[in-house]
Amino acid sequence: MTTDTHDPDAWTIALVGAPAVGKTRFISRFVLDDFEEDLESSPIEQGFSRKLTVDGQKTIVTLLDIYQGHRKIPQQPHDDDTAVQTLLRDADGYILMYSTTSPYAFQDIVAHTRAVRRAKAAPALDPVLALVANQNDRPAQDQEVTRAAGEALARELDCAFAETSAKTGDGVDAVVADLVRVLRARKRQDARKQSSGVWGYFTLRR
Ligand SMILES: Nc1nc2c(ncn2[C@@H]2O[C@H](COP(=O)(O)OP(=O)(O)OP(=O)(O)O)[C@@H](O)[C@H]2O)c(=O)[nH]1
Repeated sequence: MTTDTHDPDAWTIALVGAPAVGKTRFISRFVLDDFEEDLESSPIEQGFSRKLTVDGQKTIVTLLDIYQGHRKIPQQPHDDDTAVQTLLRDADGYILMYSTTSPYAFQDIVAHTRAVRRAKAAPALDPVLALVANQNDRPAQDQEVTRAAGEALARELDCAFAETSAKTGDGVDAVVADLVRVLRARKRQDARKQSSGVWGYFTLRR
């Protein structure tokens, strides 16, 4: 999809989560280093890209708000929206976002994870996920989902966990960089598997 085949280190990361958790503001913070910028009217389905240096190596990251326009989360295979399925399937990594102020959005993460896993099911690929607790700048009395609850869910989902604030920028670049590291490691691993497969073939033929 948006991964440029001429650039070996370009990644598309999809943001999924309940409405109003801060997906648009997160993208705005990451791409423009701005919180107020309204991205609503932009062609967000193609995503927004930014160059980033991770561990001394340049990369291009495209962030994509899959549920822009309030598309429904696919709950069952038969009611899957094809456009959502395609966007989900083609992304390289995923940010599962909730707001620390919303127990509802926190509960919603499981359905979002299921939708991502189903989209990646054929061919069977284990999606690279990060659970993100956004709006961690909000006052303590507004924080209704604890860090411990977030960490426990991340363990259950077997994925990374991060706290962010799209408002202050806290943790935003860091979580994207961490996903890039995992995606690069996965790519190296796949390349090694492929080359050992080819080597095995030639060894057997001798
Ligand atoms: N304090 C604070 N407010 C935030 C943060 N992120 C988003 N918000 C606010 O939360 C509201 C929703 O943010 P959006 O970025 O539009 O949320 P969204 O997930 O894209 O919402 P949908 O487009 O409905 O899916 C806005 O009023 C933002 O100003 C944050 O990190 N801190």
